[in-house]
Amino acid sequence: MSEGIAIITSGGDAAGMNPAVKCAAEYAAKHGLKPWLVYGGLNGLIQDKIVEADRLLVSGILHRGGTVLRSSRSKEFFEYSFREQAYQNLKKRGITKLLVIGGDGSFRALHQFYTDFGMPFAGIPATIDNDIAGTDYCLGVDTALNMIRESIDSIRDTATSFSRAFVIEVMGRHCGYLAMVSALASGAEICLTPEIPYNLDSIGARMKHQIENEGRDFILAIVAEGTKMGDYVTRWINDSIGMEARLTVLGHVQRGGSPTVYDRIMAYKFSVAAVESLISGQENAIMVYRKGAFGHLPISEVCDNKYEMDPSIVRLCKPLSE
Ligand SMILES: Nc1ncnc2c1ncn2[C@@H]1O[C@H](COP(=O)(O)OP(=O)(O)OP(=O)(O)O)[C@@H](O)[C@H]1O
Ligand SMILES: O=P(O)(O)OC[C@H]1O[C@](O)(CO)[C@@H](O)[C@@H]1O
Ligand SMILES: [Mg+2]
Repeated sequence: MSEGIAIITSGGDAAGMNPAVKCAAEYAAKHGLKPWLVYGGLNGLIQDKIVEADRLLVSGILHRGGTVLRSSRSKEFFEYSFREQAYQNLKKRGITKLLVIGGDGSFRALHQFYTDFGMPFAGIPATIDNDIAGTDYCLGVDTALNMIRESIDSIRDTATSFSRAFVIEVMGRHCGYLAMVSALASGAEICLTPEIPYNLDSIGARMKHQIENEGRDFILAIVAEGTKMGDYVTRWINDSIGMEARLTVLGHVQRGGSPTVYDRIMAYKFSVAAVESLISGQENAIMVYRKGAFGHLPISEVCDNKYEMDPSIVRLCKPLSE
């Protein structure tokens, strides 16, 4: 009997999860494994929502955003008794390997599961936050950036029509990657992130100089959610710079949408790498994409380290924080 591999999506949904599921299931079947699909993330693993993958279940999904397998943030999975339940559900089907498509939290969950029951897994980084150590790219980031870019372009129309300032809060949890890249891509005047120290006094002086001497009559300020500065900066622009300001919290609009071509292709490449790593007997490897090449890292290196922002992006963004 062929060895079973269960594919699971976990944590925040990210565009690219569906093409990754499709490719992983098809590639695994082609290479002698029996693919299974876990519905509902880690909660589904506990609740036994595990179905044998067939062609129909993974067809017509690659262009869809979110995850057709669904996802969860499972409180139960932190408890051994529920993880044991999940293990029994896998064991009774002859599933001996797990492929998790998710973020750092999901990798930690599966690492704990391995420590408990010795069930090997491979991880595919998929989170719009782009906050996973060791990889330059996580699935969903390109799609999220395009959604954000479209929203900011549209907000700019009102900003310029009304001579207003707009503060736009973008997601990313504690990571400022989305904020930095979208500030650059949309030509924002201000960018506040957790990684770059910012100085409101000098930003204020820069804006006032441009308003008084260079005809500036609108402002776009991108604020990473991790700074928790959205409300404050909006009031500050109103009161200190003297320009009418509005706050737009983009929220979950950024997380959805049909995966871009880049996310689809990256999903395929990550999936092939992940299935191959499991077939070759590797345990607990996280697939990474660094300096243009695919590879993998042990889970400990990914979970014990902090994601390091591309210094060239930080350098470009610094003037927007001072
Ligand atoms: N140490 C742990 N032990 C057991 N389960 C864990 C652990 N850490 C995380 N989990 C489980 O993994 C789930 C997914 O983690 P998390 O919610 O942090 O999302 P993620 O995978 O990092 O993705 P994203 O950050 O994009 O939402 C958690 O909701 C929880 O159920
Ligand atoms: O959808 P939820 O559970 O409210 O979580 C929101 C968080 O998830 C993410 O969208 C992905 O990790 C973060 O950017 C955000 O902080
Ligand atoms: Mg995370």
